[in-house]
Amino acid sequence: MSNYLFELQAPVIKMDIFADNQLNIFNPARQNLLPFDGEVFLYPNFYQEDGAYDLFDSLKHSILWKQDKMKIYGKSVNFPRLTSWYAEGDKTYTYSGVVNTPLPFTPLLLKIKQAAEAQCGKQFNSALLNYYRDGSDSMGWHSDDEKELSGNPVIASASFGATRVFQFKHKQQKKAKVSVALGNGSLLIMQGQTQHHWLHQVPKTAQEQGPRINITFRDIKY
Ligand SMILES: O=C(O)CCC(=O)C(=O)O
Ligand SMILES: [Fe+2]
Repeated sequence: MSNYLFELQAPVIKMDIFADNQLNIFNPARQNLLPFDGEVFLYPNFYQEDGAYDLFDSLKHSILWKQDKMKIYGKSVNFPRLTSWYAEGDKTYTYSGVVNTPLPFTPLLLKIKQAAEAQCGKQFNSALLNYYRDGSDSMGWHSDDEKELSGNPVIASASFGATRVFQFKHKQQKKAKVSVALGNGSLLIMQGQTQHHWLHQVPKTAQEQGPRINITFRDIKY
């Protein structure tokens, strides 16, 4: 069962607050990564490394990945990643202009969901999965502020496989930026006012980059 052991230890996180002022901060797990207007917590070793790579493989093969398309200036363009949507019940959820009909949770997703719930002290009823095949796959600036989410949603984000950079920028205070590496087996929790005041993204990278799977657990209002 080593796949499902949590490892809560003090991690080292490189954090850039404000464009021209680089800070390296030694960050215990329960330190807020945002300087104001929201709360973000990172558990870099939520899953042990070997177990997390096993989970990457299992998810890669068991999830029904699909290639969504978006309309840009009337043209149909592939999303720069594969996605999948799982939830309790059959309610649809609109994300990036795509109406998603959920699949029922698999036993594996339920296990990961329960682990995230235990960490957050919060129940989730849905999960959006993203598969970044290489460094040219990405997710642009957005907030998870869809109408189906509550005013101050708690969102738990589990990452498996290659490490990717995850960036925040404040909506009003343009210099306020935070950058964090989301490694294999990490759990990031966004809560409080985060989605109101901050955008986040997973930028493309020109560096050689292995595949990565991310799951964001959410609580959708029906
Ligand atoms: O891949 C990630 O770490 C981010 C995913 C994300 O922001 C989302 O699914 O809304
Ligand atoms: Fe997001």
